[in-house]
Amino acid sequence: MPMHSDIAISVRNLTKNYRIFGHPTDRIKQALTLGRMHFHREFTALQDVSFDIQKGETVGIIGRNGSGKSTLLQLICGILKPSCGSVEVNGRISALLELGAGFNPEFTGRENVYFQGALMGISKDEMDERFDEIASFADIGEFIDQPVRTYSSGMFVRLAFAVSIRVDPEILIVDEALSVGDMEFQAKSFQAMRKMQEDGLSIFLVTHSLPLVRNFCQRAIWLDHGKLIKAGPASEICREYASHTQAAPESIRSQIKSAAEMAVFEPNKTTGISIKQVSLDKQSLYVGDNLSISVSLTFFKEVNASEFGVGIIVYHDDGRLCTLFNTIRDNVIPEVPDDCIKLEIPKISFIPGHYLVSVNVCDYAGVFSFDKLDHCAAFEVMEEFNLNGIPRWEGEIACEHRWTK
Ligand SMILES: Nc1ncnc2c1ncn2[C@@H]1O[C@H](COP(=O)(O)OP(=O)(O)OP(=O)(O)O)[C@@H](O)[C@H]1O
Repeated sequence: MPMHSDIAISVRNLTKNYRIFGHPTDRIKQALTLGRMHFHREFTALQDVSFDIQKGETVGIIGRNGSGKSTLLQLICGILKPSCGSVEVNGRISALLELGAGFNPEFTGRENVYFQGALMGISKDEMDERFDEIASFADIGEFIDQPVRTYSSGMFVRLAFAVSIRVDPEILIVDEALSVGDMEFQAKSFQAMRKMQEDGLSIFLVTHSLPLVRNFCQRAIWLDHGKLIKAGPASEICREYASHTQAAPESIRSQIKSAAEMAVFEPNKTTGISIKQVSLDKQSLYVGDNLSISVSLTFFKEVNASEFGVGIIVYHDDGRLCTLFNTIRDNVIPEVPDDCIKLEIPKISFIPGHYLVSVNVCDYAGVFSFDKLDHCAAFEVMEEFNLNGIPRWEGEIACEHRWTK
C-alpha cells in the first residue's frame, strides 16, 4: 500500500538481528565452511517495531543504553539493512548520526561540506553561497581546512550539525551526538532546530535528556530491549519512562548519608556556569517548619540572567519525585552577578520521611543543563505522635488545617 502523503517515516514490523561471533576466528571458520557450519549466535537488537511519523512532527526516542535506538536510526537512514520488516521514507533525510557517519576522515572539513552537499544534490555554486554560513555556525576556525581525522569529537559534531541543517532537509535525524558539543553550541543547535520545527520539518531525535523530549518533542517513542514499549504524547511517555527507570529505593537511601556530608563541589568549567555549593538551613524539621535551600554558583563566562534558571528537585527516599521548584517556571530572573540564590519554603507540608535534593542549572527553555547535581543534599521531616502515640501524618501531603465547629 502506498504511504499516505502526510507521513514522513513509516516503520513496519522492523527487526534487526546481529550475528555475534564468540571469537574473531569464528567468522573465518564460518566463511571457510561456506556457511554450512554456524559459529555465531543471533542477537536481536530491534524486534517487530512499527510506527509512523507525520510530516512536521518532532519525535524523540528514549530508552536505556543498548535498547536499540541507534540501530533504529541507522535502519531509517538506510545505513543498515533490516532483517525483517520495512522502512519507508517520504522526504529528503539529513542525518547527524554518531561520530563517524557521513564524513570522510581523510578529507578536510571544507571538502566534506561540499561532499555532503553533493550527496544531497546541491550544486557547488549553491554550496559556495552557503559555505560561509556553515563555517561560521560550526565555528571551528582554521580546522575547517584540516583533515577531519584531526578533529576533536566536539569539532566534528559542530561541523556535521552545521552542514546537516543547511542541505535543505525535509527530515532531520539527530542521534545523541549533539550532547558532545559544549553548552553554547547545544543552545545554538537547539535554536536552529526550533526554527526548522517552525518551518514544518520532521525531526526525529535520540536523546537521554527527558527535558529535551518533554519540552521540544510532540511525541515520544520508548524502546526497551529492542521492543517498542510505548509511543504517544511526549509528556506522557516521559512521565511513564521516568517512573519506570527511577532509582531503586536502596540505592537512593544509601545516598542520603553521603548527601548530608557533601557540601562543596568540584567546578564544572566546561559549560560556563557551575554549582559551587548547596546548603540547607536545617537537616531535620517538623511539618509546618520553614526550610531554606541556598545554591551558590560560579560563573566562568559572562552570562545574561535571562539565559539560565535554577531548579531544585525534591525526591522521596524511595526515588519518587516529591516536588520541584524552578526560577523559570516561577518567572523569576536570578540576579547576576550575584552568585547565590535562596529558595524559601515556608510551613513545609511534606509528610514525615527522608528527602533528597537535586539541583539543576538549566537554559531558559529548561532543556539543557549547565550543571546538575543529583541527590546532593538531604533532609528529614520528623515524625510527630499524638497523645496516644499515633503518628500525626500519613498519605501524600501534610497540609495546614484547622478544625472548627
Ligand atoms: N554491529 C553490531 N553487532 C552486534 N551487536 C550490535 C551491533 N550494533 C549494536 N549492537 C547491539 O545492539 C543493541 C542495541 O544497540 P544500539 O546502539 O542500537 O542501542 P542504543 O539504544 O542506541 O544504545 P545507547 O543509548 O547506549 O547508544 C546493543 O545491545 C548493542 O550491543
